[in-house]
Amino acid sequence: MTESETIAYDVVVLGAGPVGENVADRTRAAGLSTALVESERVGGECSYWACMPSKALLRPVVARAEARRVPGLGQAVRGPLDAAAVLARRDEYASHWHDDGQVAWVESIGADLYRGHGRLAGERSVTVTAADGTVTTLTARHAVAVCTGTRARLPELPGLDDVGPWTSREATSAQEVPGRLLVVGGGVVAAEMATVFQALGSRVTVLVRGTGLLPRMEPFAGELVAEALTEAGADIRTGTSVTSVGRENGTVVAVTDAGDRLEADEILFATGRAPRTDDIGLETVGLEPGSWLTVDDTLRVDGTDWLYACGDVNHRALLTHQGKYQARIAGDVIGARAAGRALPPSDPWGPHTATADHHAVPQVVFTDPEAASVGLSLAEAERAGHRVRAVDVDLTSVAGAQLYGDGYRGRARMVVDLDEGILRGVTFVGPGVGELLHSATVAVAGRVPVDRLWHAVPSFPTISEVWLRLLEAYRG
Ligand SMILES: Cc1cc2nc3c(=O)[nH]c(=O)nc-3n(C[C@H](O)[C@H](O)[C@H](O)COP(=O)(O)OP(=O)(O)OC[C@H]3O[C@@H](n4cnc5c(N)ncnc54)[C@H](O)[C@@H]3O)c2cc1C
Ligand SMILES: NC(=O)c1ccc[n+]([C@@H]2O[C@H](COP(=O)([O-])OP(=O)(O)OC[C@H]3O[C@@H](n4cnc5c(N)ncnc54)[C@H](O)[C@@H]3O)[C@@H](O)[C@H]2O)c1
Repeated sequence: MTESETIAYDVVVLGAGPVGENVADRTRAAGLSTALVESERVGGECSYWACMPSKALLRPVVARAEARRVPGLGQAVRGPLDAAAVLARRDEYASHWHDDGQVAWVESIGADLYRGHGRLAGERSVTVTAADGTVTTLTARHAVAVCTGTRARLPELPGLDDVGPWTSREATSAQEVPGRLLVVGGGVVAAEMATVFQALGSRVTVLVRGTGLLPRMEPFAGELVAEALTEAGADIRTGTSVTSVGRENGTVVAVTDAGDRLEADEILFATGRAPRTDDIGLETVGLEPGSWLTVDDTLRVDGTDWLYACGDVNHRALLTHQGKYQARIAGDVIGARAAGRALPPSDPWGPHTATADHHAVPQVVFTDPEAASVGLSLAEAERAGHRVRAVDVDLTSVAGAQLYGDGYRGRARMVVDLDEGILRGVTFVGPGVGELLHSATVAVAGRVPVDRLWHAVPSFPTISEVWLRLLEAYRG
C-alpha cells in the first residue's frame, strides 16, 4: 500500500453507476466541488450488465414477435433470429464494455473521477485504493453519498462453486447462445433472460420456487408472461427448488427437491440482489457491513447528518429511473443544506423529498407480452390498509390493441382508493403497453381524481383507449 495525499471536496460520491453520476450532476449544478469514485466502469451495472444490454437483447425478440402477429408482414419474419447480429448489436449498446463516453461526461460536468476501490474511513472521509495500490484520501466538507449498487445474490447450494453459474452479468454479456439453459428464479431477470435465450435458440427451463413468475406484480402479469413463454417452447416449473448442482463432463446437472435431474449447458441464477456494502468501511461509521442502507426521504442515512445513500444500495426500489430520481433529490438536498437553506419541515411533494418511492414506482418488464405497473397492486393496497376496488379490463376489447396485432392478448387493472377517489396502482400487460405506463404514473403520482380522468380522452384507435374501458367499468 502506497500512501499519498489527502484532497478535500465539498462532496464525495462512492460509486459511479447511473445513480452516482446523477448525484454528482446535481451537486455540481449546486456549485459544489465533487469527487466521483469508481472501482469498475463509469456507468455501473445498468450500462454494461443490466438495463442496456438486456434491453438490446430483448428488442429484436419482441419486434419479431409483434411483426409475426401482423398478417402481410408475419410471413416475412418466420425465420430464426440472427443470433450473431443480435449479440453484436447488444455489444454496441454495452459500448463494448468501455466507459470512455461516460468518463468524458464526468469531465464535462466538472467532477473529478477517482478510479479504485472506495471505503469510508470514519466521518466525512473516503480512501480510494487504486489498482497499483496507491491510496488517496478524500475528505468531504458537506456530504458523502454511497451509490455502490448491488451484485447478484447466489443461494448457498452444494456444488455451486464448481458449476461456474451464470448471473445476470454472464447472461447479459454472453458471446454464445447455450443449447440448453436452466434459469433459477421467477423475478424480472429470470423472465427477461428466459425470453431472450428461448428466442435465440436455447431450450430454456425455468425453475420457480414460488407459484409463478413476477411475484411482485398483479398475478395476471406473471400468468400471461408464463403462458407466452410456454407457447414459445420454454418449460416453466413452479413450486420447484434446486437442491444441488454440479458439472459432469461439461454438462450442468441440477437436482430439484422433487428428485428430478435436469441437464443443461449453462445455469443462470436470477435469485435477487445483495448490496455492495460488505467492503466499504461501514464499520468505521458505526454501521453494519453488508447491510442495506436505510435512509429518510431526503436520502440521508438514519442517524447521520453527512452520509447519504441512493439507488439500489438503499433497497427502496431497485430500478435505474427510481435511483436517478433519488439522486436528483439527494443532490439538491445536499446543495440546499450546504448553502445553509433550511428544508421545509414537511413538503411531501416538494423538490427535496423522495415521496414517489412510497407511492408511485413504475416498472416495465420488457418481455412478450410486456408487463408494466405503477404504484400498489391490489394485494399491496389492501395490506397497506386502503379501502380499494380493483377494476379489470381485457385489452382485447380495445380497437387499438386489435389493430396492433392479430390475436392480441392483454389485461389491465386499476386499483381505486374508494375513500380518496384516486388511483393507488395501475397494471397493464400486453404487447406495446410499456409506452402507456407513464400516463398511469402521472395519474398515480399526481393523485388525479378518478372523476377528472373521465375528461382525459384517449385517442382512437390507440391502446390507450384501455383507460376509457377501465373508467367505464368503474362507473358500471
Ligand atoms: C439484468 C438486469 C436488468 C435490469 N434492467 C433494468 C431496466 O430495464 N430498467 C431499470 O430501471 N432497472 C433495471 N435493472 C436494475 C438496474 O440495473 C439498477 O437499479 C441500477 O443499475 C442501479 O444503479 P446504481 O447506480 O444504484 O447501482 P449500479 O448500477 O450497480 O452502480 C454502482 C457502481 O458503484 C461501483 N462501486 C461499488 N462499490 C464500489 C466501491 N467500493 N468503490 C468504488 N466503486 C464502487 C460499481 O462498480 C458500480 O459501477 C436491471 C438489473 C439487472 C440485474
Ligand atoms: N425491466 C426492469 O425493470 C428490470 C429488469 C431486470 C431487473 N430489474 C431489477 O433488478 C432487480 C433484480 O432482479 P431479480 O430478478 O434478480 O430479483 P427479484 O427479486 O425480482 O427476483 C428474484 C426471484 O428469485 C427467487 N429466489 C430467491 N432465492 C431463490 C433461491 N434460492 N432459489 C430459487 N429462487 C429464489 C425469488 O423468489 C424471486 O422470485 C429487481 O429488483 C428488478 O426490479 C428490473
